[in-house]
Amino acid sequence: MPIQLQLQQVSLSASLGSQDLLQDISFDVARGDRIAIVGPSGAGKTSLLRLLNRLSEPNAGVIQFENQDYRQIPVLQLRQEIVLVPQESKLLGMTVQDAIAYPLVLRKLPKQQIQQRVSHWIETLHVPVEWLDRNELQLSVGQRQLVAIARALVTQPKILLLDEPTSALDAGRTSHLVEVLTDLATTHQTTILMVNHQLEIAELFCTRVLHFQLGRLIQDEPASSINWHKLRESLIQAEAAVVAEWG
Ligand SMILES: Nc1ncnc2c1ncn2[C@@H]1O[C@H](COP(=O)(O)OP(=O)(O)OP(=O)(O)O)[C@@H](O)[C@H]1O
Repeated sequence: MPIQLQLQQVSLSASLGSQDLLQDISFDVARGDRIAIVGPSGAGKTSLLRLLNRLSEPNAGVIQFENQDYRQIPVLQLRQEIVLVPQESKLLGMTVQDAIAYPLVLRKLPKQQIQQRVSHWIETLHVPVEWLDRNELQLSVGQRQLVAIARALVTQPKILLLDEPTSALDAGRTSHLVEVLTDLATTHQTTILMVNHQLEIAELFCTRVLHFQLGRLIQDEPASSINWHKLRESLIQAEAAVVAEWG
């Protein structure tokens, strides 16, 4: 598969300080890759997704999407192709149904096409019809997470960036979501980068692991060659060090 996204020696500094959130990061992503981004708290995982969605700008290095420098792609166009589902999503005062349709309304798609796509993803993700008229105050955190994922998927992005999408989902919904995402990547070659603290989800889902610590990419390996036990131990140790440092 040709390279779809490429980072070359990318660094990101905090806006108000000299602290490097990401340091000298280089990796390639091919179309249809399913990438698990792992690492202890504060390792830079969310910072990476924000960078890829152009919510922040690198202070060094180059990012290319489909062989074009990120800086030359209009930001709104880029965000139509590369969609981020953050850890906490808002429905902006809309009902579930309207919130899922909203990105397509913004793109001025014909009403019938909007309805078709929304219905398709509501069914595929098993969003119950009784949620459709609720607003975000009437949804649990996990329910909001699922709605946010549906709202991203209706747009048919080329790259989907998911920040801990299963952190508040129950086991049944988590395994269904993993099936849906795997199918999307294999059938439609949608590229998926998923931050996840649950290594068993990463193990089920991904074709590749990017392991971050203290803003550095310390491991970039195909899932087939990962020693999951060793990775788990290393993450537990790194988390313990973070907890000790935070007191
Ligand atoms: N805008 C900012 N200004 C200063 N520091 C920041 C900013 N955003 C994040 N940080 C710091 O950068 C580091 C990386 O944060 P990030 O949210 O990317 O970590 P993470 O790996 O996603 O963590 P978690 O697993 O807890 O979500 C942390 O130490 C965080 O406190």
